[in-house]
Amino acid sequence: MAKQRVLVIGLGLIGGSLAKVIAQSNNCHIIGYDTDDKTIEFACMNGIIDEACTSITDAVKQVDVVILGTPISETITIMQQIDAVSLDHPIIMTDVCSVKSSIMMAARQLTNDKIIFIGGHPMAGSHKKGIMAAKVHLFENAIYVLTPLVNSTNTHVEKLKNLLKATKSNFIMLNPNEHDEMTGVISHFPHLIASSLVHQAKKWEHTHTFIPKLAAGGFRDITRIASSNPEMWQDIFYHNRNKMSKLLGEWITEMTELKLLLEQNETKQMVSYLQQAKEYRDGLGKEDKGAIPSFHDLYVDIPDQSGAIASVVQTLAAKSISIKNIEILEIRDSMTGVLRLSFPTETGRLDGCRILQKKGYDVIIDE
Ligand SMILES: NC(=O)C1=CN([C@@H]2O[C@H](COP(=O)(O)OP(=O)(O)OC[C@H]3O[C@@H](n4cnc5c(N)ncnc54)[C@H](O)[C@@H]3O)[C@@H](O)[C@H]2O)C=CC1
Ligand SMILES: O=C(O)C(=O)Cc1ccc(O)cc1
Repeated sequence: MAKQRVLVIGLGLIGGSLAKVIAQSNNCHIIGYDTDDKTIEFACMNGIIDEACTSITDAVKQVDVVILGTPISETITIMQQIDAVSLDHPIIMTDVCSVKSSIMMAARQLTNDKIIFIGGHPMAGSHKKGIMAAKVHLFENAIYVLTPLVNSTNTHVEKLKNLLKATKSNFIMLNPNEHDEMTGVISHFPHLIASSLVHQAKKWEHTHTFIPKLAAGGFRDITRIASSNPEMWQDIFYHNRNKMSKLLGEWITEMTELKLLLEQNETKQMVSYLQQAKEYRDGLGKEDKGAIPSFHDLYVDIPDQSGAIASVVQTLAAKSISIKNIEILEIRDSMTGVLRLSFPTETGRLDGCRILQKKGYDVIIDE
């Protein structure tokens, strides 16, 4: 059977990761296009693509599938560019953008009947950008949303899913509006708030120069996403601005109510507010990995001495227990620090806990 030919346009974090997965798992010929020369050079040198092209309009005629791994605004322009190409066979075209309504609106305006457009959003990522951060395992167990256009049949959707099967993500179909509302709530809006919390701390640093040194634990956790790519998030906010504006309005109302609870010393109501949030948060991600990864965490006390972290990792590796993530929390000179270990499964976490405790480590396991 002839190799399936795939064109990936935009080989950054997401496009590069998809190209890597497809290259490793399918019998495909991958053509790559990116406006950044260094990205193309890296993709060729590392076998992420089989061939680079310099013209999208020529390359699109030679492929079966096109994956658009570009920012939202660029993606819409490229879709229009491909729409004008005269094709002699049908192609499946998909994107990876974080907002779906504006992409699907552009898709509905395509006039080329050879283009079968299936919107896509792999809901996993990182604060990094660019091909150097691309990873084969990025989408494992993540939700991968598909928003097919009416002209795509089940066969087309299955063909795309099959190409992306090795991502090991969980495919779900959503309509663009519900997608944007949900991602607005759990991804886009939290990003705005995280950035605003960082701004607040920065302003207070004028009064208390010691603030950055105190910014540990909770502040770092809640503002982690503020370290992501600003241009990408501006693009996301812009394309989801109606939903974001509505969420911001609701947030302001809720903050005004909270302010009253505080000022009027409504202690019982405040406990109840916090308790309800805790219960909902504790129940999240118990079963699946959604946008909030359901990693299974352990906290291990470690002394601040060379080799301490390596010895924790080696202890687990010797028993073939894999770790998904590792983070050092609050390690200061000559003090015990805490290592947060994230395991991919609950069994891994419990086994890891038992083995480390047996070795004499002080381990805290959250219920
Ligand atoms: N970063 C993340 O965590 C996630 C991002 N997304 C979506 O993925 C898309 C890409 O984001 P990332 O991969 O993070 O960005 P990135 O910045 O890592 O990659 C974008 C790539 O597109 C290239 N590019 C830009 N304009 C182009 C054009 N006109 N033609 C060809 N190439 C062009 C850039 O040179 C870069 O290599 C965005 O639409 C974003 O909403 C989706 C899920 C997660
Ligand atoms: O939202 C987040 O929390 C992330 O850390 C990664 C991410 C960013 C953008 C997306 O469209 C999907 C996932």
